[in-house]
Amino acid sequence: MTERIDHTLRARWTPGAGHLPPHALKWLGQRIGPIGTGAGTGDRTGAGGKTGAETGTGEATPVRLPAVPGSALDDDARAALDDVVGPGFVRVDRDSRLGRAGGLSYVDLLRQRGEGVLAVPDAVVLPGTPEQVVDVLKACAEHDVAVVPFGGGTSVVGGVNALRGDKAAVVALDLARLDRLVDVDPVSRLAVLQAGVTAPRADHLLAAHGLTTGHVPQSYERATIGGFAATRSAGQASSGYGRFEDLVEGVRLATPAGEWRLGGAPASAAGPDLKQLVVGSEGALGVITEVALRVRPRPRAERYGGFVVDGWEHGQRVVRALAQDRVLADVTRLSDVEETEVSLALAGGWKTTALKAYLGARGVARPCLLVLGWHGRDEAEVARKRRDTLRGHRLVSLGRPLGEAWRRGRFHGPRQRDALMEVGVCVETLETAAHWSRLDDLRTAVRGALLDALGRCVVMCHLSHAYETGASLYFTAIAARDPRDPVGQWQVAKAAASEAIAGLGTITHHHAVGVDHAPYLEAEVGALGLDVLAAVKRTLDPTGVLNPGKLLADGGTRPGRAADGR
Ligand SMILES: Cc1cc2nc3c(=O)[nH]c(=O)nc-3n(C[C@H](O)[C@H](O)[C@H](O)COP(=O)(O)OP(=O)(O)OC[C@H]3O[C@@H](n4cnc5c(N)ncnc54)[C@H](O)[C@@H]3O)c2cc1C
Repeated sequence: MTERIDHTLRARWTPGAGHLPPHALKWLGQRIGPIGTGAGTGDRTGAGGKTGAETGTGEATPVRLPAVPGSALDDDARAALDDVVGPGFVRVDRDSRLGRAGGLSYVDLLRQRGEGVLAVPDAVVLPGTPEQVVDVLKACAEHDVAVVPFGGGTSVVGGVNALRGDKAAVVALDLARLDRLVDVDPVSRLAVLQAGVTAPRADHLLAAHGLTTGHVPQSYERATIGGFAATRSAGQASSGYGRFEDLVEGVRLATPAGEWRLGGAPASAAGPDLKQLVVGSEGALGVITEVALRVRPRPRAERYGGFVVDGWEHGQRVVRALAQDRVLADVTRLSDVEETEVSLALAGGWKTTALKAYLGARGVARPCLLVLGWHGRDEAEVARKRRDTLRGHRLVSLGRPLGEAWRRGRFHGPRQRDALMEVGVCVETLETAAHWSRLDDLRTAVRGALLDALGRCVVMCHLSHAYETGASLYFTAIAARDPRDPVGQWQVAKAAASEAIAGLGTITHHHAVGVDHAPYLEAEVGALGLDVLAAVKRTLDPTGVLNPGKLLADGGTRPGRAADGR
């Protein structure tokens, strides 16, 4: 299911109020304690706002408009930007600014609902061409204005927070007008797309040529090509199509120092791959205006199946074997016992009861759901790939309906989050990755940290991106919201989980660094690594206008270390 969603909608994923069935709410209440019952509708009221139905622990957050200070963009800067993008494309009205204030993490949503402090850009600038983007950056550098590149605004790590650093003002550079398919080369299976093209639009444009990107993250409905490249995104079918950086053949980057184009050949030995400096640069080194993508023929056949394994350890061994034998299904997703239990609780009804009885009869004591999906040019190819994957593994098949149900519901997560937020629940996710030999330790450590920090809560985990050497883990935590400090409640839990990850895995497998992970970057890439990034930033962005506080916590101003490493 996809729907057209206005990307300036910030306090929730979709305009409609989310819905959770009564049996799911009842089950949740038994696990995490009292929760509200259909509290705030999401209406944004004036000061004072609207509270949820319940009081005490689990009270729904008051939904009120956040404070929006007046714009700090001065007349000269505004006139310079107007000159570049034309009348109507520099916006300082409240709704435009609020609509690009922050991303879509749980904390971002709380801030948009009046909790904590929301950083609001002083203006929104909408360039219409890659050349205009370069000129906007030059004008901003000249007028001491920070620039936050804004794609779909789905960042969950503070990547689009409107921080101004040491600048006089900050603008959100919204790439929505860069929405064209620039070129298609079907012989080479390449397509050049502008950065502001959303994922559904990319697929729509490419479908006319029988092609697809195959990139389907859960944020598919809102996120953009430029955002995917800027964050090294990974989609649900990453096992079949690769991570987004695997799809990037070339990039066009606008920087305050001029334009930089990279990637003119399928492979190259011309020194280090500088393109990889741009992929994952999170708007801190430049603004991606075009991406040349490796595209695939649209699959004509797809098959999804639901399977169950007994216990996480068994499931993990199965996925590792599939990855190391290179027979992973295009979509491979293993849920742990807790996540499987939550899926069954959400489904509810007699089917769940019958399923539990069936699994008991098959001797499955600790069911872990494994969803597998195969894509191919025809049914025969799908059948062959399926045989290769399943050969030699003891999986209990639950059949196609369960796999299909997962496929249909694969964009439901953020809608369910909307619904949970309405009833006063703290619900957030985090992700990491590690080598197979450390994956269990990592899972235990993160799970323990979240349980300790949140108290009575549900912590569930799945593995959905597997490699020969390891895999990513994705955690979801659900607890009754602390009405006294809902933002702090999650920040404490997130910090505890981040500490637990350190030394075992990466601080981020696909959500990127943003603001949230910046304090942990040095531990991952080393002090020298930070110096290299800072040096590149000084070359491309000498006055430091680009995305302050993201990727490099200090904006790259930290003095370089002595040559001997001191
Ligand atoms: C509900 C939900 C589910 C998600 N699921 C997934 C998932 O399955 N897989 C996954 O990988 N991620 C996921 N994410 C995270 C997020 O969607 C990705 O990081 C995505 O790549 C961001 O794309 P965007 O267009 O929304 O970028 P934005 O959020 O607008 O920006 C992200 C970062 O990139 C920068 N940026 C954006 N566009 C450009 C550009 N053209 N040039 C330079 N810098 C730019 C921004 O400044 C920011 O630092 C999810 C997020 C949510 C809210």
